[in-house]
Amino acid sequence: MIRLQNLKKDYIVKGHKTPALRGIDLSIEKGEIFGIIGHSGAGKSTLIRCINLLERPTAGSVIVDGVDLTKLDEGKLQEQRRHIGMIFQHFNLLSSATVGENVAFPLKLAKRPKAEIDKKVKEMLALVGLEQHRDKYPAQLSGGQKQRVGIARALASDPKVLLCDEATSALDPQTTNSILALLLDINRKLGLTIVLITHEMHVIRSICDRVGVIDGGHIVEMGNVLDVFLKPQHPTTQEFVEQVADSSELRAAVAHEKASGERTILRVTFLGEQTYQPILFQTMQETGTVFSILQGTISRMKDTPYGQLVIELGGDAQQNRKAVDTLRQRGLEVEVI
Ligand SMILES: Nc1ncnc2c1ncn2[C@@H]1O[C@H](COP(=O)(O)OP(=O)(O)OP(=O)(O)O)[C@@H](O)[C@H]1O
Repeated sequence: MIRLQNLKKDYIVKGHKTPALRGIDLSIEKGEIFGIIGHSGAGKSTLIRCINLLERPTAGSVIVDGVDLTKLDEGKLQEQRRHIGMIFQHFNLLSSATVGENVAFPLKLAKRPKAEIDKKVKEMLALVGLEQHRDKYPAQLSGGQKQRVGIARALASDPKVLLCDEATSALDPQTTNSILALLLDINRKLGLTIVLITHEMHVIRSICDRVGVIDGGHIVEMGNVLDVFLKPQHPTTQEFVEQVADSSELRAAVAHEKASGERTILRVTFLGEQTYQPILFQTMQETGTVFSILQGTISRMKDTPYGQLVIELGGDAQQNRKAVDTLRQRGLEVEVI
C-alpha cells in the first residue's frame, strides 16, 4: 500500500544543510498497523509528513496505492491526498466550528452534496462514539473526545490510509488506551492501513503489527513487533524495550544473587498458548531441579499473550543444564543471563 524508496529530506537552516531523513526504504502492506518509533529529533514527524507530501522529500519516491506522489502536480496531489487521512498530537480542530462542522469540513471542501455530508457526519460520529456531542464546540470536550473528532474528520473522506502523528502523546494513559482501542477497531472494521509515529513502546506493543525504529534519519531496525520486542538488536531499540520492561529492579536482583557466588539465572519467554501451560513446573519436576522466581510478567502484544520469567536454578550443574535443554526442546525461548 505504501512504498518509500531511498527517501531523503534535508532542511536548509541559515544556508546549512540539516539532513533529517538519510535514505529510508520501507514497505507497508494494506490493512496493517505500522509503527515508527524514535527519540526526539530522530526524523519521525518528517517521515510521516513525507507520506502525504505535507513535507516534500529532497530525493526518493513515495508510492501510495501504486501512485508515486512525488511525480504529481499540485492538483493531482490534492486528489490523491483525499485517500490519506491524518490525525495530530494537538488535534488541529477548528475552534469556532462545532464537532459536526469539523467532521463535515473536508467534505465541504470536496464540494459533496449536503445530504451526503449529513449522512457521513452522522455515521462517523457514531463510529467514534460522539453522536451526543455533534453541536458542542472543541473547547467543551476532553482531550480524548477531541482526538475522536480528529479521527472522525480524518475518516470522513473514506481514506485508504490513516497517518497518526503522535496522536496519543497529549493524552493521559487511560485515554491513550481508549484511543488505541478505537484505532484498532477501525483498522479491523474498515481494513484501513494505519501508520503511526510515537516515542512510546507501549503504543507500539498495544496495536502495531510491525515496527520500524528510526534513529538519526535511518531505520535502524524493523520487523514484527513480537520479534523486535523480544529480541531487540539495536541499542536504540533496546532502550525503548526497557521503557516497558521495568528492568532496573531486575538488574538489582540479578546483581544481588550473582554477588553471592556462581548462579544459573535464566530469562524464559513463553508465547501464545505456552503462556498458560505448566511447562516450567513439569520440566523442573522431571529434571529434579528447584528454582526461584526473580521477576515475572504476563502481558499481551496486540493479540498475542506472552510471559517472561526470570528464574534462578538451584540444582547441580548437570541438572541445571538438563533443565535448560528440556525447556528449549519444548519450544521456550531461554536466555542464560
Ligand atoms: N522545519 C524544519 N526546519 C529545519 N529543521 C527541521 C525542521 N523540521 C525538523 N527539522 C530537523 O530535522 C530533524 C528531524 O526532526 P523531526 O521533527 O522529524 O524529528 P522527530 O523525531 O519527529 O522529533 P520530535 O519527536 O521531537 O517531534 C531534527 O534535527 C530537526 O531539528
